Amino acid sequence: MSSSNGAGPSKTKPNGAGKPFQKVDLDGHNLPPSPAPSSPHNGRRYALATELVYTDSNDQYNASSVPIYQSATFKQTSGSGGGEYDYTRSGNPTRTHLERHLAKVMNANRALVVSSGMGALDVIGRLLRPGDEVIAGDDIYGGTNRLLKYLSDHGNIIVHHVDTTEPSSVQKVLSSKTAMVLLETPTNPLIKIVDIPTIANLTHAAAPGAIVAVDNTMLSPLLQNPLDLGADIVYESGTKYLSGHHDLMAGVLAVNDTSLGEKLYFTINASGCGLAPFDSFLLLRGIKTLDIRMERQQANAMRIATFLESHGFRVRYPGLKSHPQYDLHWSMARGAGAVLSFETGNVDTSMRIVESARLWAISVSFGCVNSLISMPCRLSHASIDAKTRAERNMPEDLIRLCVGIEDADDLIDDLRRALVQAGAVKVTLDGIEALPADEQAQQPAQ
Ligand SMILES: Cc1ncc(COP(=O)(O)O)c(C=O)c1O
Ligand SMILES: N[C@@H](CCSC[C@H](N)C(=O)O)C(=O)O
Repeated sequence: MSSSNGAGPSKTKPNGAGKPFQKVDLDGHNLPPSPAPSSPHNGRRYALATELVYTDSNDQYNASSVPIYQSATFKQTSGSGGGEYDYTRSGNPTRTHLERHLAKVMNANRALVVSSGMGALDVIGRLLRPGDEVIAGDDIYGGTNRLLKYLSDHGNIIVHHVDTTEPSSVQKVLSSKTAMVLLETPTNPLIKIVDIPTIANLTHAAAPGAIVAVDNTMLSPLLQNPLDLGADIVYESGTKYLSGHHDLMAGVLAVNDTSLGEKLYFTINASGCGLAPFDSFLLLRGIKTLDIRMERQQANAMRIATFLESHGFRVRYPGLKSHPQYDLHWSMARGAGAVLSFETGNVDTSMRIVESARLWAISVSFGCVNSLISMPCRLSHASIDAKTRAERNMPEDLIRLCVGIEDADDLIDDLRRALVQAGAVKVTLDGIEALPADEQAQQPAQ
């Protein structure tokens, strides 16, 4: 791939930070498959770009595309059962195929798919018991914050929100009561980086048995493997990069520990949130193009981040050397992703920029082939109340760009036009230059 994508230091780790795996050479010699020792089941033999595409449908007619088993029930071979499947809530061949494919791609012992990213977090949350303590970031996705608040209000779970970019802040609240540490990196929407290996080590030392769960939505398994970095559970919204077209909702969970996998499966079957056959089919189809989509999205994101930075905006993107945690990010990840955010210093100016964009759709979500623009405090993170947002230093004027696969020049031209129209920049002989907040136009330019 493409992992190098033009951004970040050059690397020789194509398939797992710190854990390169052996490729088979073109003549097929002497390069045995080398699955990670912790997950001997996964059977990965090729570069990730190949593994994303390569699946064997195991179909009786050798269908090239995995069939959709659109059936709620399966007939049994005897009065006491005997079929491999009985009921789609408990298991379905299309879903199983997707789960096995994801386990391979995620370098995991087991992957499970559910009806949304929040559904995945809900399944994880059901591992907790009243009185348990959870440590989570103070810059996290709004829906995650909402579900944690629900668990705290109704489930007697104590949630500590701390700055997880500082392992010492996590250390301060870690105790034998800690049952779970929830991490997100890069964070949504401030694009801060969290040191997964250090926090996983601290957690496992201070609270043996505590679970480190990492939300990998912002990068996808193509760019970061939290399980290889010490996490116990990785989960993500399959609604984003994995599917890539904003035509389905899905959540993915992956683990190496067999009994943990069984507990998660139990909840999925018991609560009935397993991914439907048609959505499983769509997700499987989306995953095949993840590498090529991500390659283009990251290249575009890098161009746009550079464009904004070079015109005086404070841009948050781990592909930029100016990112304060650039080295940490690249020690864990193989790419910078395609979400970036920037500030204008003025909420009204930001709103005018968002509303002046034409090619960039005003929409929540990210990871899709289309480019999106939004103000997180107004949309994706509006469920975090204004007081909490202020306490957590979330800038109200923040604009988030989720970069798609369109032509980069078109995207930049549209953004430049929106910046000018919103009065966010002054036009100079050399181009445009960000204006300080107090000099920005009060009305959009005509
Ligand atoms: C980082 C992150 N995690 C989890 C989710 C939840 O995913 P879903 O919308 O598929 O429920 C989202 C977005 O919704 C997200 O941005
Ligand atoms: N109204 C929704 C907002 C979804 S935000 C989706 C995505 N995670 C993002 O960051 O854009 C809600 O309240 O959950």
